[in-house]
Amino acid sequence: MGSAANGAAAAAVDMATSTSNGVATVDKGVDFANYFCTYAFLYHQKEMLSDRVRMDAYFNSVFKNKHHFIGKTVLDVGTGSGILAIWSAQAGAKKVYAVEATKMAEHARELVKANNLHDVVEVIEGSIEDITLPEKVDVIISEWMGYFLLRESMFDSVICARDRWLKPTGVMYPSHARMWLAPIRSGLGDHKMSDYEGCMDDWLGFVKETKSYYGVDMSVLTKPFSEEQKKYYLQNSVWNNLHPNQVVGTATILMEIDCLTVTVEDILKVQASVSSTITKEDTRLCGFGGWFDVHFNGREENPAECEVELTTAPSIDDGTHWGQQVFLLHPPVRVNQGDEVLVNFSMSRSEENHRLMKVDLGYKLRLSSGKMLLPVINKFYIE
Ligand SMILES: C[S@@+](CC[C@H](N)C(=O)[O-])C[C@H]1O[C@@H](n2cnc3c(N)ncnc32)[C@H](O)[C@@H]1O
Repeated sequence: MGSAANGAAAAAVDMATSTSNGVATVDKGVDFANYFCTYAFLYHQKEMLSDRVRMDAYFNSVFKNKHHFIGKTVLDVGTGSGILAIWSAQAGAKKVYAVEATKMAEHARELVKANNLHDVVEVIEGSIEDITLPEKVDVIISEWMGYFLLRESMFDSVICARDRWLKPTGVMYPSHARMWLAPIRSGLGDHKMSDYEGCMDDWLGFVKETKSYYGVDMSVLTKPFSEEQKKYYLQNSVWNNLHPNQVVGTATILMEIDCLTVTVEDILKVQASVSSTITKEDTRLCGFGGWFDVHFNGREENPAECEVELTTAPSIDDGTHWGQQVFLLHPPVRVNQGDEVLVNFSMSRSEENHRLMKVDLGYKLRLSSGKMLLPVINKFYIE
């Protein structure tokens, strides 16, 4: 998933969602206008196709595990440009159903034809939830991951496809996923705070001018304006490609997913209590960095010959378009090697838009001296 899709989803503030049994029922018209629209553009597909880490991982997962594809039927959920369907066919699949909700399906069809694979790959334009296939499949392949894995909630659609169309012996590509969190240092928080303060200074000047030029006292709106701006500058998680040096403590796993068995219910909420040990001498704890990895391991009865990992962890030169999500603390705190950070993490979907997330992140510090500092609780939004 690329950043443009994230912007589009963020704009969808009035997404009509209602909830039944904790699972959101979505107004498809609104969802289509807000979420899918960017995927219909080639520039956006190109962004994903240019992510070498992503491309190499999927390419290797298919071509180093041809035994999963030769003579098999494959379903590509959200085929986009058609790339994963094309690779599946090139690896020897006898039939590939390539399903795409947007008009990108037309480009995918052209691409398939231009690569002489139209006898194998059938591009179907429609939502995976609505379409019908003539048979069950041996493999489901999909690139469904959003920021911090679950943003965009596209995995719901893959689970729906799996439950409807995967044979009992079938294999998921990817097969597993994990979410990670680690304490970090960063200058971003200082910038965000100074942007917020600048914005409030500007507001106070505006209030003064409006009173003196136009005779209306706007000061009653100072508090709501400040809350609005605080949310924007200080509570939104920030996209960043962190350098590994910025990770100042041990990374911990928040959630592990087996793509073959997980349910939508299981991923509605990510809740974990984890502890991380500070590994750097006298540094600032400025926040937490969140990222994910996915694995292509096949399944126990039909394992991958070559297991492949796609990681979005902080890296010196192998950044991905997903980067990491950074949750900044205001103010940062001084920490030392051996201190322990005890984190209570909870992430669920925004009520207004099931594709966006809200996070409660509470932490307390146990210093290496044994002293315990007061807990701090923060709210964040992944928009
Ligand atoms: C992250 S892109 C991946 C595109 C392509 N598979 C690739 O790897 O380059 C996800 C694609 O899935 C499509 N998509 C998302 N949800 C879908 C659904 N429920 N039914 C069909 N297509 C969907 C989007 O329109 C988008 O083109």
